[in-house]
Amino acid sequence: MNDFSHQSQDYVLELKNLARSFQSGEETINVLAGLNFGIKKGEIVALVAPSGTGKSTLLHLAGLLEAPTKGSVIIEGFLTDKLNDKNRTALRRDEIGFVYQFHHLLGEFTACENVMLPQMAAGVSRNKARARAENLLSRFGLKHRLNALPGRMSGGEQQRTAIARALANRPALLLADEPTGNLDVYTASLVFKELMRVVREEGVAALIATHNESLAAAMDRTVTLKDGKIATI
Ligand SMILES: Nc1ncnc2c1ncn2[C@@H]1O[C@H](COP(=O)(O)OP(=O)(O)OP(=O)(O)O)[C@@H](O)[C@H]1O
Repeated sequence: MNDFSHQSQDYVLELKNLARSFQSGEETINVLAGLNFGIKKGEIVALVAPSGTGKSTLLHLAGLLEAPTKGSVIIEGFLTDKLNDKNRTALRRDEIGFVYQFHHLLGEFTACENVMLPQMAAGVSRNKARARAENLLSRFGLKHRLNALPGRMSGGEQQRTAIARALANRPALLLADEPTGNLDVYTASLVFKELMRVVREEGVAALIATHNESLAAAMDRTVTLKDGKIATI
């Protein structure tokens, strides 16, 4: 992957002239229109913008889940549009953790196994993966729930497990789309505090979309989307 390395090594994520449009019948909707943005190592950024302005689209592009119409996504110095599928998949698996509003845990696996699986997919031994999973889940207050199946866990426990899973491979970048949006206000605030604590302990950079301004205020800075571009609040 070295062939595609890029010079700005301070940045975990760089988005350059990023555009994404969708076709709706005759009409072209330009959701992102030449957006430029960067996140430095360990920085935690809140993305707060009205519904439909492109937050999820931006997170999907940054997470290499979709390709932009134009522009570049640079992760840890790697210009991802030049990567082949195999290297792009490896970069996504090793460097990016994704948390969704709904946990998407695998129901037939325990909490511990759900956190082990991405590590084993990355070639980590079962013993090391288990030790990392137990460590992370304990830091989310789930030491007593290691062997619980997702269907037997509370919403807050499920979401803590999903966050632990996203951090399992020690990504450089965590992307989260309304990570506590499906929880009641009290649980959301507890889970969010734990997320912030562990993310800071791990030194992970994060871009977290939220509608909750008090959660946003706990992050390092807040940005919004305006006319398909990043604006500062
Ligand atoms: N696959 C798609 N095909 C067509 N239009 C799409 C597609 N994905 C997103 N859009 C449109 O792009 C715009 C931005 O959607 P997006 O989901 O990124 O917004 P959002 O800011 O995350 O909204 P919310 O806060 O409601 O989740 C919307 O108008 C949406 O309808």
